[in-house]
Amino acid sequence: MADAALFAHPARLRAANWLRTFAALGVLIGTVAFLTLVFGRTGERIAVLMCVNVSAVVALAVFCGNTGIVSFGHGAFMALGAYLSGILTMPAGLQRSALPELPGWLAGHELSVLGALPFVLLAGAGFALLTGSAISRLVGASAAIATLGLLIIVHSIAVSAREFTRGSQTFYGVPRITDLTFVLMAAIVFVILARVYRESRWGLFVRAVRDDEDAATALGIAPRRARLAAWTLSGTLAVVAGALYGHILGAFSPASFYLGLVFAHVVMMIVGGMSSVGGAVVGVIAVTILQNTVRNLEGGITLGGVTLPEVFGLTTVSLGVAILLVIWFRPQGLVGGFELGPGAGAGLLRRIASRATEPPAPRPVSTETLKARGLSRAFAGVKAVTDVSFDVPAGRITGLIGPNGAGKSTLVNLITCQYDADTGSAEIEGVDLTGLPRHRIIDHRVARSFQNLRLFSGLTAFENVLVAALAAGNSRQRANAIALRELEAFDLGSIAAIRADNLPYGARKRLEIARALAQDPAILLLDEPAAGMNPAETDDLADRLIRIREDRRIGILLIDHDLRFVNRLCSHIVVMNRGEKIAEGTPEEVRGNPQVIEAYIGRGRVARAADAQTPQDQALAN
Ligand SMILES: Nc1ncnc2c1ncn2[C@@H]1O[C@H](COP(=O)(O)OP(=O)(O)OP(=O)(O)O)[C@@H](O)[C@H]1O
Repeated sequence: MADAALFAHPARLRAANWLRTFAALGVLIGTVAFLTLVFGRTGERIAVLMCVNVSAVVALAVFCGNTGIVSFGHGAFMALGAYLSGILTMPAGLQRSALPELPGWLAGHELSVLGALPFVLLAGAGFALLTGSAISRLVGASAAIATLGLLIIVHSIAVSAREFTRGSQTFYGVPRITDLTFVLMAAIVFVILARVYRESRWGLFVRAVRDDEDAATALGIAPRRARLAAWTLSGTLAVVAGALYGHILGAFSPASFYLGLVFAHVVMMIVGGMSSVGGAVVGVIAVTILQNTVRNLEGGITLGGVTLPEVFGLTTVSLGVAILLVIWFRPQGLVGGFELGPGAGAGLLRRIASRATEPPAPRPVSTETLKARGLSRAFAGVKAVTDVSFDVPAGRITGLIGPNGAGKSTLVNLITCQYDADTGSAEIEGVDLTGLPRHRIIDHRVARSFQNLRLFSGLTAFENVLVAALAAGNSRQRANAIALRELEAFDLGSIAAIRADNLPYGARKRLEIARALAQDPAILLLDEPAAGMNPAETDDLADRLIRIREDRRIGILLIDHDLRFVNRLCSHIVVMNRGEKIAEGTPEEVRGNPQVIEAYIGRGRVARAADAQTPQDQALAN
């Protein structure tokens, strides 16, 4: 295997990510040991609470970090877990006095904490699915506000459902967990689950949706489903964390899970860096240390003869200050921006990569032809595309050219259902693509790139391609191999571990094509793939596209303004102007077409440029 592929090898990247997670867990275990050894019983109590907070914040970050949506609603899940586990585990005698009106089917179970866990999990998953079906429809600020709404609703229900919760009074009699090892193990399990999910198919899908919903949908990912999966897992974990928290406290009220707790958890997540699992762990540790230090100052302290007064609320203020400082100076959090270099962990993975199998051959393409027929679309009276028909057969690169605003990108958007067509169809093997849900286009082996780069900026180059291969329905193993194949084909192996937004421009353009090809399309729609490239990069891209057409026999629709590039690649060119198809044929036929010449250089200048060879030459002649 080529050396570049060693760097890209998925096992190596995953191992490096796991190393980071283990490092964070090492810091957690080290802090727990330090607290207990140095501060005795007090330190142990802080360590127990810290471990429960790690579980809760990791649960929160499973949703927030992967979707990019901040949730204020996880206190609702924690309350559900605490009250349910409390009811199921409470001694029967105590329960009769604390909750005399509890319905019979819930009363007197006296389960152990672990015995109650399956019921807590089940209730949590059901509640998360129910609430997620609404929240997963939303993104950004509206989603965040909806989660706040959820918190408020559940808090109000907890206050009014006295027979279950004792209302706003203290809910007591919950068996207490004091075992540090138990909560530490729970925190470690949460971290590992969150890491496994993050690297899983669904974790990658939802992170792709977070970075660019349109591009993810074009690859075949259903955004709502991806967000719902993240919410359900995150909510279920939060319910368990809430149960743990309840058993640590032993007595609590609805206020214990309200804004104060939610704010503290959001601060911990943001301070550490919400986009990484390790960030959640580090954030909890940093904020716990801060909280406990400030709490000691809150009651007033004498330092070197100077007596500081008692300042009520200093701990909360310190959280506010911490979040402001992080947002100003390190928006990605304390460890959120940690970037894998191309050389990380090479020794171990060099051995793994040497056992890698040969990359799989692309799925064969037979006679698939994309047939656009009578496509039209107007935007508020502007006719962007009017009655356009043409074919993109397999094994041919078909050019689509025209001046700015001619309707080329709109045409691609109509074929891929980014826009609904007013009239017309785009058929492949007898199936009309128009009207299909956007994420189903890839089922018919049609992939695309975008005019303006639409990479998943928070994912590495490797993950960008991997997610496309997974979304096309490949198994993990095959998707890994396909991703390696495409990175190699576009000379991107050595930068596979770099986040897409840190790549140079030319590499990003190539990566977008590699991502589309990882879906093994029969038809590939490329919208200005050479835009912004220098002549050497453009020639290199042309060579690669020619090789791909020859090796894979796929059909390519190529939009570009660089007519030299188009003429070199395309045996057939379609020309549009003002939304209409004005010419179609071989490059020679198109070149000599008066309507094309006029579209490119304007009626008055046709005569002046008549001697030039190509529309581009003619344009240059002006
Ligand atoms: N979403 C939209 N809303 C309103 N008008 C739009 C929209 N998309 C495209 N248009 C309009 O449709 C026309 C065709 O635009 P389109 O982007 O398809 O042209 P193009 O040939 O791809 O141009 P360029 O080469 O500059 O990318 C333009 O007048 C444009 O303003």
